[in-house]
Amino acid sequence: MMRKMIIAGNWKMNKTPREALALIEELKPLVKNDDVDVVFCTPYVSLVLAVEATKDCNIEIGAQNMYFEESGAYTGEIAPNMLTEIGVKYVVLGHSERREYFGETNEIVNKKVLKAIEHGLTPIICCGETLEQREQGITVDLIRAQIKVALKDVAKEDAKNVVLAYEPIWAIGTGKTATSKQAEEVCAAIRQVVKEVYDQEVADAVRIQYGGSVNAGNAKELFAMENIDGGLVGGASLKADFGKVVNYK
Ligand SMILES: O=C(CO)COP(=O)(O)O
Repeated sequence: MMRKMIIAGNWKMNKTPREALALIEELKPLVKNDDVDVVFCTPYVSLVLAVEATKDCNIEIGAQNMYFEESGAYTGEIAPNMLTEIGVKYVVLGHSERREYFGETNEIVNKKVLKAIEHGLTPIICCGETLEQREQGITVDLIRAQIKVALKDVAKEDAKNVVLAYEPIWAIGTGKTATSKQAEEVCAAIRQVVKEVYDQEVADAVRIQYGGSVNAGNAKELFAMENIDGGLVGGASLKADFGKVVNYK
């Protein structure tokens, strides 16, 4: 089964709009690779500019979050049609930082996933364990539960198109990457749970990213793993290094 690789930069809360445009222009020539779907997930206020600036190239734009209602009295939130109208194609959902600092639960993530799909946005659904959970030996059980709840009521045809991102929390922003074996082990377990919830066809189609201190030096080994179909990259997506991550071969 040949799945197209997908490598996304999660800019998190970095870069003003002016800085975002400069970074996009810097990275544009560096991230050309027809074998990879390349996504930049910028802060909300830069999305309009980012979509405009990437019209003529292979970069698609994603948001880092979204609310699960259509509109209304939800001060500070952003609705799915606000994203689609400006040309945003992807949305990161359930990032561990949102779970930790903003109280997002698996149930909230599921509502957001369903709403994103309804609007034609491709969700990048994050899951991952803490170091404590890994040491307790409950990583796979926990990830299975996260994925099962996140995909609840997602139709088979839609499930094929979602992107799942395995991001061990202890590897995020720490410089401590999971070994390719550790990452592959969990990504294989994720594909297995997708197979159990749906079937082999969906499991073969769904793309699974690894995230957590991915950089130009470790991308090649991680992305060579059978069940790893790309990466969700934080720090290294904010510099020229991202070109090397995208052209990891
Ligand atoms: O959280 C991440 C991407 O969503 C990973 O961040 P780092 O690549 O900075 O570790």
